[in-house]
Amino acid sequence: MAPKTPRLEIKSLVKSYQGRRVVDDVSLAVQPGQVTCLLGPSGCGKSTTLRMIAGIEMQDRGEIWADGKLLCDTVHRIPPEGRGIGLMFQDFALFPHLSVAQNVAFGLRGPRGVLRQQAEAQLEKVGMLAYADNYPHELSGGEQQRVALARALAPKPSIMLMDEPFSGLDNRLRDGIRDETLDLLKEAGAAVLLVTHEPAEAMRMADEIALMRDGKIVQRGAPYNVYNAPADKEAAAFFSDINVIRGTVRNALTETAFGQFLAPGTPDGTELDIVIRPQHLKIDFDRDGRGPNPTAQDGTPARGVVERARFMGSESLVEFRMDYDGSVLKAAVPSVFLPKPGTALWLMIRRDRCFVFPHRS
Ligand SMILES: Nc1ncnc2c1ncn2[C@@H]1O[C@H](COP(=O)(O)OP(=O)(O)OP(=O)(O)O)[C@@H](O)[C@H]1O
Repeated sequence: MAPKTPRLEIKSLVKSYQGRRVVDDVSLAVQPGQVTCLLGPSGCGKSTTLRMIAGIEMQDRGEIWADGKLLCDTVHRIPPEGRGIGLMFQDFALFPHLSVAQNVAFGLRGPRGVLRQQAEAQLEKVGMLAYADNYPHELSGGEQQRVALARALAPKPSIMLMDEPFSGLDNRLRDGIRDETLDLLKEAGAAVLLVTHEPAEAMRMADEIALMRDGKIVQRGAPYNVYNAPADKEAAAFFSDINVIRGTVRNALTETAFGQFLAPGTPDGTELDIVIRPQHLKIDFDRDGRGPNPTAQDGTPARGVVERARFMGSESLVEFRMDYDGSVLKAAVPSVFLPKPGTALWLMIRRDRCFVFPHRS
């Protein structure tokens, strides 16, 4: 079967400001009905990438394609209004002199009565139908955002670019509007490229996550894969707290508090970071100075002394000072488990949940 033409494709986009590359060779493809989340810390170049695709900003290098048609390279450039791309940005602005319904109908063409119907249908989807004849200044920030969302969806764009579009909504509304909006866009076969700096939000919404750092995409994949097979220590740390256990390779093995780890083919003296999330440490009780028996899955237990235990709602976070090397490890335990500081306990690590990377200083 021939590969499908992506609805949106960007190839090797580069953008510098004052000699600093803020987008550095970024390539992506989004298929019809797919939601891709551009995820990364503040300032990594997510919004600049979106602005170039929208045509608000001109790239220094690279190409932007829609359905196999070139929208923009450094020679040809279709202006923003000719690209057929819907935009929902953080700094959306409604037209103050138009009513809510007129704002939503603004970009649509057709007889007035039909436009009104289409606007009302979109307003209903974002729960704002009752405000159709109000003016923007009569609405709260979150209500204005919902109208802006309805306005962006009304022309049924085949490509939708969204920059933190749900951030101004309160929690109760956010989940519903977010799921409904993305379902609508997916059903319509739109390609959605959505910017967020919140990993939980990206995991919930995305078919694919593109993790960005310092202007580059460091990893792309389904949320499950990006979370469970991070490209490096920093990628792992972006999704949750992590523990890092340092080790040095001797004879293709690394000795740690939790027993030996195999490091086949790794030269002697290589420093390794063994990374594990707090959720994947297990806790067991001290039996007169002894811990539980080693198992294949959890390796050798190691003793630690509780330094701090905090209740976090659905889980507790317990910090241990390890006897082995004085390092501190964090374990997340479901429900309320708040041992007193000074309590000795035994820790085991889920070996299948460890990620091993060469140490980089
Ligand atoms: N017009 C501009 N002139 C100069 N520097 C800019 C301009 N626009 C963005 N930058 C810089 O480029 C870098 C990337 O900015 P960008 O807005 O793309 O990041 P971001 O990942 O979207 O961040 P955030 O999540 O905070 O919005 C930042 O360091 C920013 O200061």
